[in-house]
Amino acid sequence: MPFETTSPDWNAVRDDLDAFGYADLGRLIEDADADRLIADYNREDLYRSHIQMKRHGFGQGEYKYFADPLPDLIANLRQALYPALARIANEWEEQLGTDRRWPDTHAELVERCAAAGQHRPTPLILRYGPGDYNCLHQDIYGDLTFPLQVVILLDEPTAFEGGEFVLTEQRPRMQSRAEVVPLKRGHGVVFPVNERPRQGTRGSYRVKQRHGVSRVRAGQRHTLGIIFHNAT
Ligand SMILES: O=C(O)CCC(=O)C(=O)O
Ligand SMILES: [Fe+2]
Repeated sequence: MPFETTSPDWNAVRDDLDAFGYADLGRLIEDADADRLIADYNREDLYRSHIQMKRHGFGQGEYKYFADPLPDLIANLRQALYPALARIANEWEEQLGTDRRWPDTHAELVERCAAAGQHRPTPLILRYGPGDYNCLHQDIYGDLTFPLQVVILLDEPTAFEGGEFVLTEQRPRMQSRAEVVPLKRGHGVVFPVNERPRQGTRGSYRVKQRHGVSRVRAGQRHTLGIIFHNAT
């Protein structure tokens, strides 16, 4: 897997997450694998559900949740990325003074999810065409919410216009701030599912984050979303 040979600089990841609310993880999948994921979008056997975003008021466009057993590529990425992200998540818990700690391996997180009634896999593939967009949201699927998630762009950025990945952060009693995050084909970006700590003058406080996608003006855009907790 290319990820193992180009392992991210996790200190830089942690610093970028703290400063900007996201971090580039570098290339996580090869172009041929991205092509395969897109080509397999119409294979019904790979997915457990198919969501039309408009029907739910989530935006416009569609996505599919992968079924168990997850394709190896996705299961491997979830397992390979998790331990370093869990270390960051645990540093955040310490910074916020909670007594929650995340387990060292993804297998243990999956066990904890199951104990909390969260059995269904959450990795998903999203497809957007002209006019489609994804409203600002948080991917919470139960009480157990692992605080970081990853998105991977599957197309070349030149395959579409618009369709910017947008993050907003809301600090207590302040107006929201937006970041437009550049995505590269096959690269992963990590960001908080719902909040992250920020160091203030009197200790740390929680910043609320949301993410979404601006309207695609032309072309087609596909992404792979990797969420680490399972869903109820
Ligand atoms: O399509 C995108 O860039 C965002 C996908 C998303 O919302 C997610 O992966 O959770
Ligand atoms: Fe999302």
